[in-house]
Amino acid sequence: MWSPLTGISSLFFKSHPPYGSQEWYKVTGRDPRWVSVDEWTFEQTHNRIAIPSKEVLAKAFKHQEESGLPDISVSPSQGKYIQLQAKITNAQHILEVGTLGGYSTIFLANASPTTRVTSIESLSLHVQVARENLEMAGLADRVEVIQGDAVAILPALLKDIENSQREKFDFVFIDADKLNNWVYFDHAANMTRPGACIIVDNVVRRGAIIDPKLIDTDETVIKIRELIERVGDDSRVDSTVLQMVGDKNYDGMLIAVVGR
Ligand SMILES: C[S@@+](CC[C@H](N)C(=O)[O-])C[C@H]1O[C@@H](n2cnc3c(N)ncnc32)[C@H](O)[C@@H]1O
Repeated sequence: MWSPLTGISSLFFKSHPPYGSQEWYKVTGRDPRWVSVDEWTFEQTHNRIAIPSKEVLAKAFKHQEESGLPDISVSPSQGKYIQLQAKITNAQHILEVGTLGGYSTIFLANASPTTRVTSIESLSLHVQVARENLEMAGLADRVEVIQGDAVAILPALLKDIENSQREKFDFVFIDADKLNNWVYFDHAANMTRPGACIIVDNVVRRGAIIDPKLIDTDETVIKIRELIERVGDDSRVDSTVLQMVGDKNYDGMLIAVVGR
């Protein structure tokens, strides 16, 4: 079953019970209230004049799904949240690390009619789907999807900025592999103007980051804790972590502002 409003689908959960069934909630660990609140509030707040349209979002999600991409993009409400943060910072130049099929990119590129996004993605199928989705959304001329490993690409982008061949970024969304989060954040802080915003997704992981059984043994948890500790010690930024529940279960984002 696929919801045309949010693009949420049960197809990803091929071995799981139908989306929204009692069994589905049990298997995925979601609370039905979180999902229903997400769906209802997004329907109310993302109104007829809001961009991207619900039709564009649904098409983008469906294309990702039919192309076999995993269901790991931001939820509609989270996409809108990062878009609003980009609007608050009047972001004209946005960097995204981890494109997948371009679902979050579509939100970010619509922060304003002149916003440009540079998005890095390592997998060629994901890059292809993202480019098709961005074309469908009318954003192909304002989004550059760079294929490759962000660990290698970010230093090259930094060099471009230092050589005045590229503008500093106003907003960065980090949503790729979790083991290199600090590398991405460190570069982001050097590639942004004062007042810029840096957001890192998935830093709470259902509370795993404070689970005594995981904090010394789970590589992802260790790296996320390291990220939060290092960002906390970093004199370039001020920051907080915001816990979130919703269609994407219980997780959270780290939000930092450059220049204390
Ligand atoms: C969670 S998904 C991104 C979701 C997307 N931001 C959205 O919300 O629609 C993470 C993506 O990062 C990509 N990725 C993982 N490691 C990467 C790396 N080292 N460099 C570039 N991309 C990477 C994965 O292939 C995947 O497509």
